[in-house]
Amino acid sequence: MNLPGTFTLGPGDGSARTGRLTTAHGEIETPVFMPVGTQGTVKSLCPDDLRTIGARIILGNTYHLYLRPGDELVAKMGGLHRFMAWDGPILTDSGGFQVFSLSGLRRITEEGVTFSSHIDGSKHLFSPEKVISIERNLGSDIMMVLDECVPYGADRAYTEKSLGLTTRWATRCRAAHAPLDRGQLLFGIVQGGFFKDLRAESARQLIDLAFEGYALGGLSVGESRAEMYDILYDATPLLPADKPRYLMGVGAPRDLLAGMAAGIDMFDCVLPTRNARNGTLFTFQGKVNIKRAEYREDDSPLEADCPCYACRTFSKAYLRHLYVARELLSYRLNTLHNLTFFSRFMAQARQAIREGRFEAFRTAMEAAYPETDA
Ligand SMILES: CC1(C)O[C@@H]2[C@@H](CO[C@@]3(CNc4nc5cc6c(=O)[nH]c(N)nc6cc5[nH]4)OC(C)(C)O[C@@H]23)O1
Ligand SMILES: [Zn+2]
Repeated sequence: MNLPGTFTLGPGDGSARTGRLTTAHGEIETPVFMPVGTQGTVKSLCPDDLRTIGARIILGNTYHLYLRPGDELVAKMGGLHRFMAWDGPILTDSGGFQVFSLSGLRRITEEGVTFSSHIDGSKHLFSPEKVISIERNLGSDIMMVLDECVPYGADRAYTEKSLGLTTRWATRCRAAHAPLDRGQLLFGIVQGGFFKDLRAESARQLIDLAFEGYALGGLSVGESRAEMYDILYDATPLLPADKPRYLMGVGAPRDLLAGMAAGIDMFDCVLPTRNARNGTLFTFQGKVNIKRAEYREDDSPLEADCPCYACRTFSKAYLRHLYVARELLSYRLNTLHNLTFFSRFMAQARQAIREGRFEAFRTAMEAAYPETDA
């Protein structure tokens, strides 16, 4: 068994690559999509479901788990793996982004970010040291540094100033967590907004800190697809080729394809789980809006060759009925299907890369997911 942090590259196709990342809770084949389990659960699914649908690594959120139930409590319960009975790899985002996107009244200083809880308005400080302490308490296999996700539209001066702070915070995170301590990996997060030279500067500064992996932050924050891709293609090659590359918060099938083509190894997005709630289902033939009247008497499965419980057991008519009736089972079945699709999509992408036919796979999938449809 390799040491946690070992990242071995497999066959590639152009800039797209396959790989294998070793964590303290098992190996992950890349490229990989990580289902989001913000509060220690991938909404409506049990750990057995996650294994059945082929999920390998899931995401938790430092911000949410710190506020509720508390990282000290989770530690007392044996850590997040034992608490949620998930024995596979877990990545925790640092909370930087969630503070910016969720909490009110926040202030950024050299020390860290102070914010008021979106739950009860109580005041908190996230310093780099505090965030690392929380992630160590949670026991996540991959910890993200505390960073400032620069708001979309920030000017150059603000972006440049912010990236310096993000690097100083990353330095403090690295100092607070020695490489591979307790088998927990630490990833840096490249910022720099939509300025290519600032992205390069951020990447250069973080590479000097020798993280076990590198993420592109500050994307999927409201920019156009063209703006995201422009940075994606320019900044990804700047990240060390021998370390995992993680595109945060992405994304729709079309964006996963673009990310893989650029050389990204890891993705996360709320899309499959969030869309399960609004009846948008993903299939290899494109999106299906299950609430449409056309499915009212459709006795066929959502996707004939999908191995998920929803497709093996129920008709579109029933899935539509559950959605329209706002039944709880609707969310669970839709989530099982959507995450099974994302898992199969990534498995087919990995195979296409291994066999040197990724561009053909991308073209076929983009036909099912046209620009407007993501
Ligand atoms: C795509 C989709 C469906 O995902 C939804 C919604 C809006 O975008 C998302 C996803 N985008 C996203 N960008 C990120 C950037 C950072 C970052 O710079 N630093 C750190 N530490 N974590 C990050 C996490 C990120 N998530 O962000 C929230 C607000 C979490 O909801 C998600 O549209
Ligand atoms: Zn299915």
